[in-house]
Amino acid sequence: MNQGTPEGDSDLSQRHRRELLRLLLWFTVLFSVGFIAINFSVGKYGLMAIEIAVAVFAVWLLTILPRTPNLRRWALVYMVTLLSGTMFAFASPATSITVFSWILVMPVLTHLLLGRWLGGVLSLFYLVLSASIFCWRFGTTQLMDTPGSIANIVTVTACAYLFSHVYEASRERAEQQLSVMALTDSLTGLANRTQLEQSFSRAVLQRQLPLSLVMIDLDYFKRINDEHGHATGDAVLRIIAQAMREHIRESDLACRLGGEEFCLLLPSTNPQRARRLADRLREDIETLECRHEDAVLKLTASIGVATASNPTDGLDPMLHVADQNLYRAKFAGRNCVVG
Ligand SMILES: Nc1nc2c(ncn2[C@@H]2O[C@H](COP(=O)(O)OP(=O)(O)OP(=O)(O)O)[C@@H](O)[C@H]2O)c(=O)[nH]1
Repeated sequence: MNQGTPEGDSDLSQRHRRELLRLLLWFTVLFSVGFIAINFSVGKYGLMAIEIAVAVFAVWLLTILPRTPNLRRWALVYMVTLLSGTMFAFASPATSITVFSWILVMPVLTHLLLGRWLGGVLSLFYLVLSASIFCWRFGTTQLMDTPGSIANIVTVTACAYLFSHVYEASRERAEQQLSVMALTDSLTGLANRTQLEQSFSRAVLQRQLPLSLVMIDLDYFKRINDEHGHATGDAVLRIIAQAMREHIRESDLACRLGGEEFCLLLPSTNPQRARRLADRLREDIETLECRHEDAVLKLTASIGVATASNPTDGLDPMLHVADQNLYRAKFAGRNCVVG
């Protein structure tokens, strides 16, 4: 099951970028108000109208920011507006050479807001544009005759770009590793309960109904631990996890709830189909050949199935029904499916 947001970023990244965009929008509003006052006092009404439009846009974006699912799209619109405005300021004969120091902030903001690829490409484009404007405005001045100054500007800008890119790349990697660790069972590599809850909520939200849940519990697993050791028990759990993976579709989720208890989340699956799958999995487990030293371990599993056509009360009631059916299967002699 896909774990990211519709835009590809993780939930964590989205939260991080939303916060930064919020801060930038507040800065934009404050700066715009200041410039509106300045332009009004010097009678530059055209510029004042542009500043008013920018301020209104920033305030509107602030109101939709907490709930928009299109964060990246709006962050891109904001950055293009901001950077284009900056280019306009660079090109204006009224601005001094010091305004070009804003170049250093461009790669930092674009990478943090848009990620390493989109942010990298966008800042590269505007850096080249800034360099062209700089050459056009100051190409014939004395400054261009001092190679040391130009080398300083180019080196510092390249460092700002490179460090932002490397920082964002490693932040994205670290975040990905953390979210994998937080959502995965380390022994089997299956999803853990937190991921099950997330996938369940997503399936309900996307109306992938009816939704089925298959709960699997190995029979007499304690004996395997007692007779062959904990390491063999662990190996058996990994084999069961692999068997589960082989029975599910891309849209399903295989999960370890804890101990020797597993679960399959099957979106858009009716009770008959869920039961057929559970039966096939049970037969598969029965025929598995787990070898330990000279012995061949025989495994069986008891399975409980639950299906809901509109599970508005959340995951717990469904888990409860599947659990009750699982215990009926245990009570009925094990190695069977109930539900
Ligand atoms: N190897 C290993 N054993 C575990 C792990 N987690 C739980 N167990 C063991 O799983 C066993 C579960 O035992 P029981 O709950 O009695 O279940 P059972 O023996 O399968 O009996 P029934 O479910 O009634 O058929 C216990 O011995 C736990 O110590 C684990 O991560 N690795």
